[in-house]
Amino acid sequence: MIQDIPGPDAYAPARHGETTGDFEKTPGWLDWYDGPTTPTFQLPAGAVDAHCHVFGPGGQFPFAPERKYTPCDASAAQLFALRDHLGFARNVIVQATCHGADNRALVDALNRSEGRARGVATVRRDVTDAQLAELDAAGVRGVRFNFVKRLVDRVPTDSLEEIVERITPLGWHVVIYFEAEDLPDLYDFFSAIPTDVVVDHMGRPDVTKDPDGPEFDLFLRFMRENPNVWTKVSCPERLSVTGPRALDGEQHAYTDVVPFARRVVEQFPDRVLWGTDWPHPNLKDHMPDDGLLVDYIPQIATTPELQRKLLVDNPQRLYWPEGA
Ligand SMILES: O=C(O)c1cc(C(=O)O)oc(=O)c1
Repeated sequence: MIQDIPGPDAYAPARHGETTGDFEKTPGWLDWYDGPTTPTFQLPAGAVDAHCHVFGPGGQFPFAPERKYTPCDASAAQLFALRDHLGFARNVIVQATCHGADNRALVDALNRSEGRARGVATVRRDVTDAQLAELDAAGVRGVRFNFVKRLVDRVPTDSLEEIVERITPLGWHVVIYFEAEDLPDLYDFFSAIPTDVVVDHMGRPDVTKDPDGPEFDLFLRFMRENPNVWTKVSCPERLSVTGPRALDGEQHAYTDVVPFARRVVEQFPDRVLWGTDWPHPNLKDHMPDDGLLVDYIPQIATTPELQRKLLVDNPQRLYWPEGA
């Protein structure tokens, strides 16, 4: 699974918007934003971008045959340049569905990070103990289960339960990605997971609904009833309907998402994480300026203490418990 990793200089730097190898981007694909602004909001020292991805480069790390989209390349070097530009200290790199359960691009990025990145992998039930040990040594600390139908074919829950049993002894956690409308059906399965569980993008609330209404209330109840559940208050650019977009210097972007994220940060200050979601797969409407996305953070974490927990203390506890 993670053999044949090229050495550090084995490939040329990827160019913006390019897709190398024998691949063509999905029609209408939006490339990540080149030349983001420097954030106005100064991130606290030690801040972690706790949700981002690498794509390929396709010429070195081919996209998976079962993928639902073909992106532009987004290399580890490009990710780390963004990290430094925005002022993050570290990254948590999450296996993107376009790579299926082939974690080579992720592991390569972790190996290049000089300890400044941890990973969340995708594995199948036939993963061997030796492969899990290799992933762990590279810095993987969790597995991702995806329930978003446009991204993956459904994996039966008994196979996911087997994976949970395999990763529990390693001290790993489970990252889950699902749509709000599917939480009622998945609630009991999720509640039975014994490890820490991290929900991607607040379980994708429909922000045209009332943040105090029954749908988001179920998500808040899920977090209240399960003290092992954390969430990423990320992806306002994906959830927003009315904007305004994080473009053209906008300092108060995505105001329709703010009430949702703020409720979560204020009710569960010790179980929230934040990430850019760079390179923002599958956006259809616009590609945000990542500098302005960072400027969104103080709208949802309004005090220095909440900001420090969200950006430094919480990700450190989950991904670098041994200390930085
Ligand atoms: O909403 C998405 O399209 C999306 C896709 C992926 C992925 O393909 O892994 O990851 C995300 O965090 C979000």
